[in-house]
Amino acid sequence: MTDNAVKFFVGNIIHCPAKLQTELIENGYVAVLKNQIIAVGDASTLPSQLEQLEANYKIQTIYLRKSQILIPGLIDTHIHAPQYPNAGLGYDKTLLDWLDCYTFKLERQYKDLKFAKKVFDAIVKKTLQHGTTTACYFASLFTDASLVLVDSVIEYGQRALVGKVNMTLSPFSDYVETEEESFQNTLAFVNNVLSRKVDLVQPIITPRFALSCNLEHMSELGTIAKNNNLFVQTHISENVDEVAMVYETYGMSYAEVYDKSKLLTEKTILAHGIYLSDDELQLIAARKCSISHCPGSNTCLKSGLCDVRNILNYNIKMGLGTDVSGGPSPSICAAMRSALTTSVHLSFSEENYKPLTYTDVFYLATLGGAEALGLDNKIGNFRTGKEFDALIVDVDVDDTEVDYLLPCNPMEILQKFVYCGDDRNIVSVFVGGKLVKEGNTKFT
Ligand SMILES: O=c1[nH]c(=O)c2nc[nH]c2[nH]1
Ligand SMILES: [Zn+2]
Repeated sequence: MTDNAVKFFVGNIIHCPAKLQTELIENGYVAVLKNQIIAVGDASTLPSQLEQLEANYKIQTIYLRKSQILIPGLIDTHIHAPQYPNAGLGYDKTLLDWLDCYTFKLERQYKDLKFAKKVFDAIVKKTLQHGTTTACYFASLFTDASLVLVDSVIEYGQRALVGKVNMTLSPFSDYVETEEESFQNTLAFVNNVLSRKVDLVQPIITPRFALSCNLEHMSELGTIAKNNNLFVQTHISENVDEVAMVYETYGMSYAEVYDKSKLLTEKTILAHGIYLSDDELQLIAARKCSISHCPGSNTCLKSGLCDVRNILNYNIKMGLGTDVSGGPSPSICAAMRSALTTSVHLSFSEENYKPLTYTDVFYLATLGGAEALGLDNKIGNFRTGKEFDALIVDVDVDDTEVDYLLPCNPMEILQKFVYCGDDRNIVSVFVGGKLVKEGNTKFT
């Protein structure tokens, strides 16, 4: 497509204009110039729109088929790129044993930068294939390998936050840093990423969790985040043994440990949060942090059932995470399904519990994720002025899970995609207006 052309996507459009709200723009359009959405509306007003623009711009019109919808790109708020080779493996253990027996052993291998490139290219391509237009990555303990992940996201055109992992406490003497190394290496990583001046990619400060860093170290990392205006990501309250060990180590709750380290700010993304007490949730809400819900991982590592409704009631920002390889699937569509399943299971044991709906998880996967990552001024829905991160979803594609036997209305198409779809139903993926995956969409 020509760069200075205005592209009109015409058809049925679904997005979330606000928290837990879904809007269908039936027979609508989204107009895109370069990376930006310049107009959204009803397709009946298209002739006058075109007339105004035709004098100055080339016009390209992409007509969606009846079996297609245009939706915002999916957002993965928590994923470990180096763990991808272990996806689907090691679920005979729970979190702490899983880390020692499988995860650290794999993560140690990323001193080998050729191996790093192979895995990171694979995970970036795979997540884009599944419609993840933005990913918030835990990269490697090793700075050079973390920069290889930055290379991969830039090469394939994904929007991403990438964090060099920090840990000074580990069972492996060759897989750990001193506090000084961690501080210096993190600074070097941050400066390298910032110096590239790539709009789509930003560094994020990444203390692994409260059992792999001490208070002073976490405070130092918090200072790097503050001085450079960066986001922070870490894990919280994922597993009962982990929560008990944090209390034993610090003599305070998990959230208090992070608060004491000055890590709880409106730029903090906390993964899991299954066992947070009411006091902790109040603290997290007061600090305006976000929580990444990782239902696939919570099930496979047998961590527990996270009550999303309860967390949302505290007005805490929330998105979805695949948490590969705690979770087996790199797909946020699979995470939406898993969030629905978890919520239904919770409803079996709680009276009057209203399980999440397919539109609720669609919100978490799109605008919710953008809010959690502080990117809702740029992406998450189709507001004029935002960047165009979008997917064309089609439920009538040959050789997929979905046989399109009866016509569906647009909301049913979304519902079918959430419950039955996969990457084969995502025929086009756009990041910042650029086509990064092309299926069988016709461009006219
Ligand atoms: O799901 C998880 N994955 C990890 O890699 C990790 N590290 C600490 N806590 C963790 N939880
Ligand atoms: Zn994780």
